[in-house]
This record gives sequence, C-alpha cells and structure tokens, in this order.
Amino acid sequence: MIKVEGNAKINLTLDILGKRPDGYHEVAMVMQSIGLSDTVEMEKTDGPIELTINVPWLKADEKNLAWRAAALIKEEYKLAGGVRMKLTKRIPVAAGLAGGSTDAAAVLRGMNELYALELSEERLCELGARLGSDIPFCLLGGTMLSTGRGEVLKRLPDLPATWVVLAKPRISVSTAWAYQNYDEQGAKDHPDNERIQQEIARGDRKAVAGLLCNVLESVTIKKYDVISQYKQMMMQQGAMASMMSGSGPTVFGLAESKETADRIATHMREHTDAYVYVIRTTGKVQ
Ligand SMILES: C[C@@](CO)(OP(=O)(O)O)[C@H](O)COP(=O)(O)OP(=O)(O)OC[C@H]1O[C@@H](n2ccc(N)nc2=O)[C@H](O)[C@@H]1O
Ligand SMILES: Nc1ncnc2c1ncn2[C@@H]1O[C@H](COP(=O)(O)OP(=O)(O)O)[C@@H](O)[C@H]1O
Repeated sequence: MIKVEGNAKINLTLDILGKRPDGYHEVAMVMQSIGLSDTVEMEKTDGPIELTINVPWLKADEKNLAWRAAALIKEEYKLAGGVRMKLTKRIPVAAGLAGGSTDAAAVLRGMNELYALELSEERLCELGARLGSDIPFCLLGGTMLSTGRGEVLKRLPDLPATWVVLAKPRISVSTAWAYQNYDEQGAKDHPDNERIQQEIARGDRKAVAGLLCNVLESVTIKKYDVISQYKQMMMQQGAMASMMSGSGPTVFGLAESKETADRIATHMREHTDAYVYVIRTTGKVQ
C-alpha cells in the first residue's frame, strides 16, 4: 500500500486572452500550491478499479477524477491488474482550489509508482492534460506561470512561504459556468503578469500581494456578493491582499505573519458561516 498526497492551489493571477477554436479559453495565470491536501491510499489488486471517498455525497464512480486517472493509466499501458483507492478529501469541492485535479495528479503519480512504469514528468503531464487543464500544474506544484488552456507551464522561483487564510462560502461554482459568463461580461482590470513574475523573482511578498488580479472574480461576484464581503472583511483584519481563487467561490487572504492570519481566520469564523483554513504556500512537488 502506498499513500500519495496532493496539494491544492490558489491563483495569484488569472487572465483570459481569448477563446480558442476548441471552445476553451486561452489563459495566462500565476498558480501557487498551498498546504491543504487530499490523500489517496492505493493498493495494487488483480481486480477492477475500486474507489472509496470520505465525502458521502461525492460520487465514487467512473466519473470521479481519481477513478478516471487510474482508468487512463490502466488503458494506456494495458495493465491487467487494478487498484483499490481510499481517497481522503480535505480540499473543499467545486471551490476554485483544483481539488479534483489534485486527486487525479496524485493517482497518476501513484499508478506510476505502484506499477513501476517509470513515466517521466512530461509524460504524466501529457496524460493529465487529457483529463483536465489544471492537472499538469497539480503534478508539478510550486509557483508557475500557466498558459495555453492551463497546461503549458513555466516554472517560477517558489514564492517565499506565505501565510494564507482561505474562506470557502457554503456555495459551489461550476468552472464552465464562470468561463461562459466571462464571455458575455468581460473584465475591467487585467493582471500584469510580467510584473508579478519580476516580484516573485525578487521574493517580494508585499509587492506580489499588490498585483493579485483575477478576471473571473467580477463574474462570480455578480452572482454571489458574499465574495466581496469576505474580501472586505479580510482586508479590514489586516490581510496584505485578498482575492477569489480560480472560478471561485473560495476567497483567500495573504498575511504577513501567523498572528495576522489567525486573527483574520478567527474573525471569519465568528462572523460568517464559511469553512476557514489557515495554511502556507508550498514549493514544488518533490
Ligand atoms: C478556473 C481554473 C483556474 O485555475 O481553476 P478552478 O476554478 O477550476 O479551480 C482553471 O482554469 C480550470 O481548470 P480545470 O478545472 O482543470 O478545467 P477543465 O476541467 O479543463 O475544464 C472545465 C471547463 O472549464 C472551461 N475552461 C477550462 C479551462 C480553460 N482554459 N478554458 C475553459 O473554457 C471549459 O468550459 C471546460 O469544459
Ligand atoms: N476527486 C474529486 N474531487 C472533487 N470533485 C470531483 C472529483 N472528481 C470529480 N469531481 C467533480 O469536479 C467538480 C469540480 O470540483 P473541484 O475540482 O473540487 O473544483 P474546482 O474545479 O473549482 O477547483 C465537482 O463538482 C465534482 O463533480
């Protein structure tokens, strides 16, 4: 039996450059791994793929991304055997934190190890991209510029470990819905991806915080005003910056110290019904 961990992500920036012929959007975004993880325990079997999940309402069937990742490897490498997987989810679902992609990435790595396939990172990323745009990033982790539909990656220096408070409101947002609505609405502000890369290279957290920008934020806020309320609350409690991650609805705040992060978290727990986490940014997958 092996145990594989996968970290969630936040988007420090998210820009949309246009619509592609394949229906996806051309993006340019700075992605950042965070220390909030799901765990997959995996065991080789002679039988089919089996999956259990600690979240009763999340279907553990062939549509689940963990299952699909195992099935893809099994099919691609004509494996006779199967795998028994126990998925422990801590990353909230449909939250803009790439939970499903994290699980798929963990299972791809796990299958590679269990079946001694010796697949390169490039190959794993190519397989991952077939299942979801964010999966290659989840395989590699750290701080990256992500372009194409999200699968073209450029490694950036790891952001110096930074305290992050997450507040996930009790609503879910569909990624497809957010992208679709962006087409009708557009965005006023766009991120400066060149400058943020320079500040990341200098390791200047405060400057990085000043450059957070996500073009999907106004789309999701239009439907769920609670997101702008959470942002304001985090700023009032001393966050360096606060923004929605991905297609939302999770709001994150960057804090200069653990004390500030804890203060923001306590305030969010006392004044909202959000799920609140205090974690740090993490580096690349080892
Ligand atoms: C918005 C982001 C930002 O990191 O994250 P989440 O909010 O999902 O965490 C990602 O772009 C999400 O990536 P991922 O969740 O892997 O998306 P996919 O499964 O590939 O696509 C889901 C749907 O989103 C839309 N989509 C996704 C990526 C992209 N570049 N253009 C799109 O238009 C498509 O409608 C697609 O059917
Ligand atoms: N292992 C998984 N964990 C979470 N969601 C999954 C998983 N497999 C499939 N899904 C589906 O993917 C959708 C998006 O979930 P998730 O990846 O958590 O969010 P996001 O795309 O916002 O980061 C969910 O609504 C769920 O139906």
